[in-house]
Amino acid sequence: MKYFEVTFTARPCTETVTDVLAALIADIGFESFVACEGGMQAYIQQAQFSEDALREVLETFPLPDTNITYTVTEPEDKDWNEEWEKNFFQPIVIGDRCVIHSTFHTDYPKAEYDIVINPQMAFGTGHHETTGSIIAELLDADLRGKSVLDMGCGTSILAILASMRGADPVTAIDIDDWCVNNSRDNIALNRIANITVELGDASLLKGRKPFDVIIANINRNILLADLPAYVACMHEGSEIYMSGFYVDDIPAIRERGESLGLTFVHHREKNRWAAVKLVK
Ligand SMILES: C[S@@+](CC[C@H](N)C(=O)[O-])C[C@H]1O[C@@H](n2cnc3c(N)ncnc32)[C@H](O)[C@@H]1O
Repeated sequence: MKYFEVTFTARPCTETVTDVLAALIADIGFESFVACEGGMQAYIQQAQFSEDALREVLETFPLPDTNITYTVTEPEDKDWNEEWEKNFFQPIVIGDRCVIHSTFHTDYPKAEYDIVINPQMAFGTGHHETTGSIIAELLDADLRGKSVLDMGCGTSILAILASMRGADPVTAIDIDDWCVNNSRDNIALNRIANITVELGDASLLKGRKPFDVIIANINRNILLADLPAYVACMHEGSEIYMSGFYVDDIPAIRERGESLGLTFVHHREKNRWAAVKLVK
């Protein structure tokens, strides 16, 4: 998966400015944000990048007397295992019950669910708020014998946990071939036999049998666009867990779901990132 790294310089550079900027550019496809001297660096898949959309965000930036400039570079492909080992991928425990670590970790806490992830370049180590919130939902959900679809599976961390929690069968789909390959590696590492991984997007769902549970941690715009295709694969009582957007986006996601016949159940939030549960 190829990314652009966009470095923003903001004047003044306050937390409010960078928070608002991150929220606005998340809506046009940016996926991760790192504070830096004088502003912020943000990453976006090259296929999703629209310079016109970015210019519009900056030209209509809602905070007065704020000037934001940017530069775009293409970060070199890295060995993310090595980077994360060196920098920040430490084992993480979620909800006291689920530990996520990599093959290079030797000392990590024991937990009821032990997931091994070698992330390479795919999103999904459990460290992001959105992944953590959906993991917490899956730990609360009764998944035994239920068919589960994980849309935007990344490393397949959520599909793997669903399978460990008794879901069967599990389908994991991602639009990115790197994620599909990485998912297959992680599924094998965790010795899971009932997850099928597919390359594609919501168009793959046409004509499929309904799933009991759907998980989709992607982003606001893709969820709003693809929700009708997801709902077409739900029966009465099916549950859908969605994340990848901010708390401010909940009304839009909720309204879209309700217009398609779903009922809003609840939400979780962490550092302004949201996760929602709806049922059909
Ligand atoms: C935020 S990551 C989530 C990864 C993982 N599920 C997790 O929770 O950590 C979103 C993933 O969705 C994938 N994606 C983006 N657009 C998609 C689409 N339209 N359909 C399916 N997957 C998509 C990306 O390649 C990425 O792996």
